[in-house]
Amino acid sequence: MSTVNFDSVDVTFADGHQALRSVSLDIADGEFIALVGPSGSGKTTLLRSLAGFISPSAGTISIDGAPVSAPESLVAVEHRGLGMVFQQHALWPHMKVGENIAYPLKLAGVRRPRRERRVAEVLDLVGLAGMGGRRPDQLSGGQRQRVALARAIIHQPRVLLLDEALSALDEPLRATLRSQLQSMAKDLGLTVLHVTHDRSEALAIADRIVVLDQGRILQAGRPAEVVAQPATGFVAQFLNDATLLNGVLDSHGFHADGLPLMVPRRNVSTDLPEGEPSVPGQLAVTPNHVVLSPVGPEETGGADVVSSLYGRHAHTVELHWSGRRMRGETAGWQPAPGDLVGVDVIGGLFFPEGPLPPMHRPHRSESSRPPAPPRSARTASGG
Ligand SMILES: Nc1ncnc2c1ncn2[C@@H]1O[C@H](COP(=O)(O)OP(=O)(O)OP(=O)(O)O)[C@@H](O)[C@H]1O
Repeated sequence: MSTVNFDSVDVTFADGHQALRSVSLDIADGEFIALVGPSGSGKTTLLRSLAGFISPSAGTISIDGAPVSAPESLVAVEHRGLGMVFQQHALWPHMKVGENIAYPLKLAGVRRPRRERRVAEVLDLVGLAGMGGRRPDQLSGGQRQRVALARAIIHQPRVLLLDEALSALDEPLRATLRSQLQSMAKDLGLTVLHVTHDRSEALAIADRIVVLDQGRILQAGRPAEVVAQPATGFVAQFLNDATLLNGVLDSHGFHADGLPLMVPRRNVSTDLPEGEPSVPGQLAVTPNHVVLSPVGPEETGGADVVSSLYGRHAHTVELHWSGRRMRGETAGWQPAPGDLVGVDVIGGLFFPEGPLPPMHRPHRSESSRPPAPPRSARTASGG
């Protein structure tokens, strides 16, 4: 229902810790954003800054073009028009479900008949029709989380903020709520910021993924984009379980330091032009780039299998190879921990040491802006 803009936002806590560093991000009206990153990367700080619980030390946060956090002005939490759901569904235990959900409307002075109508509507929307008379302790964990969601959307928020809102739920309920949340957000045209530890959930549910590390945005892009074109080796490692190998890329291919490995140039994905002299950097090798083969008892070399996990489509195998940990996949056969296996690396994404000149990476540098709307949406808003 609204646009959100972060413009060069810094957050430094009282103890001097800088949790956000020059964060700039434009979120389109009705966009579903998933914020991912390792623990301590600043996801919750970003969300809480937008909510108004944390004041940035520099930069501006705007909703619908109007600053809500700026050096000279700060809009109070309750006047930002946001809906929030956290991991722990903080429902008032002494209030019935309907009263819990209606509370924001009661605070806003909405009269009882209208409140009751709206409660019935949102209960229906979250799949809890008719449950308004129950107490929270008569509900399951998933139902309580739906109540929290209903309460967050009853006052038609401008932006919905979700902080690990599904994390306490077990599968398959979590998967169900995930898809309901996505379709509800689209039906209502909600702008959503969803913090999650779950990479698959982020990729499945969001229009755009924002990857944070150490308070900086490393990449923001559509799910297929961040998976196929990670901006840095770290993003490839975080989203795709890639192994990062140090080495040098030349006209023949990538030569890994300290490993009997050369990946031919044609199988190395890079923004560097052909004919560049030897360039030091890292090759991000995803598990599907690692081909494993059984090794006979009389053979030597290869890698030790550290763990081997069954998968429906492919088994995930952790390896120890010449002093490095690496992850690969097998299909059709599954090695056991302690086995020796042959390793072939058939490709990877190359990241040169140091920053690349922008002309070498056009699709990776403009990712903090929302993608253009699809043709149908442009026609609708234009006409
Ligand atoms: N009030 C505070 N004072 C000082 N440092 C803080 C404060 N709140 C958070 N931090 C620090 O700021 C950094 C970012 O914290 P934040 O909670 O945003 O990370 P996160 O990405 O949400 O982590 P997690 O995934 O573990 O929830 C962390 O290093 C954290 O320790």
